[in-house]
Amino acid sequence: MPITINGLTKEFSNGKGIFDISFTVADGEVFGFLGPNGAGKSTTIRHLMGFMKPTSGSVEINQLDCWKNSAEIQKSVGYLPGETAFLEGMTGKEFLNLLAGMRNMKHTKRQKELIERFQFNVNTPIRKMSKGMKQKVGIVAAFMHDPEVLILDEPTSGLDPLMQSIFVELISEEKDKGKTILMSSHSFSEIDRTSDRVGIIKGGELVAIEEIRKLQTIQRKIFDVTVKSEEDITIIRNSPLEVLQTEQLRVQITVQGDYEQFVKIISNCGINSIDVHHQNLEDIFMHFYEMDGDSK
Ligand SMILES: Nc1ncnc2c1ncn2[C@@H]1O[C@H](COP(=O)(O)OP(=O)(O)OP(=O)(O)O)[C@@H](O)[C@H]1O
Repeated sequence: MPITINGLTKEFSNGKGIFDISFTVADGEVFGFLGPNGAGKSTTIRHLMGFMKPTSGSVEINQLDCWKNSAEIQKSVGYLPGETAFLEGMTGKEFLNLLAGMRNMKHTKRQKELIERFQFNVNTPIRKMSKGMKQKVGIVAAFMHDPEVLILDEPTSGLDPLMQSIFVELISEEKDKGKTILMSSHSFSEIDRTSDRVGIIKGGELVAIEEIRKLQTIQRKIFDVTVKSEEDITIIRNSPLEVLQTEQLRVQITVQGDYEQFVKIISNCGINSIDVHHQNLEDIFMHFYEMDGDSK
């Protein structure tokens, strides 16, 4: 596995830290690491980048121990820190070029593509940049050398909704190329849009790991359909679909998992409109594990 964390424990002198964390991330997998402030996400990530030595347990990227091989890890892995400490005196471009030089990068094509994609003026001095602009520089820095493994600590913080969508697209493309991605977040909806699996960390302990697809099959959706005639209502009523309620030509249908059946039956009806409401994946997750919902 490209990322393997085994029994990772780091206990700080104040007794806080992370305790017995174990999980792996496969090739082409996006793993969402979710937890409230202070849960231990950044501490776990710092171990992956070889910035911290575990009290016990091991952390490996591509079979290399992250602490012992920290120089190699830091050069090759695409890393976006939670708080980027930039050299404020530089422009974005100067900073990215410095980093490209340190990584012996020969081509700047991908750097240019990413800058165009995230639409920002790379010649602005970093000290004059907004939080979102700095975050964009950090994203370009993490992706521009086309790394096989990406470790992203709250990558969308400071980005507006349009830029968040562009970021989600980028993650999906990288995943299709077989890249291994670990990203932390406070927000379940962001993990839901990007990840294959989600791991929840609380109080320094990994309390649950689940496949997003599995949560989606448990998720119930309510389709609010307005049909064209009474006959359409009869078709729906006589079908195996689960009808929640009917009000004249408007019918509410609950669907869990089997969307094909819904589409087939509905395609025999005249339709004026369809709206869909869905149960929040976070609620399903919390219900599943009987946890309180404070993981935002
Ligand atoms: N160097 C340190 N010395 C002592 N305690 C620390 C140190 N670094 C982190 N901690 C503590 O360890 C716990 C985990 O912190 P961490 O920064 O990993 O959380 P996080 O999940 O990344 O939170 P956030 O979402 O706020 O960034 C916190 O209680 C924090 O105060």
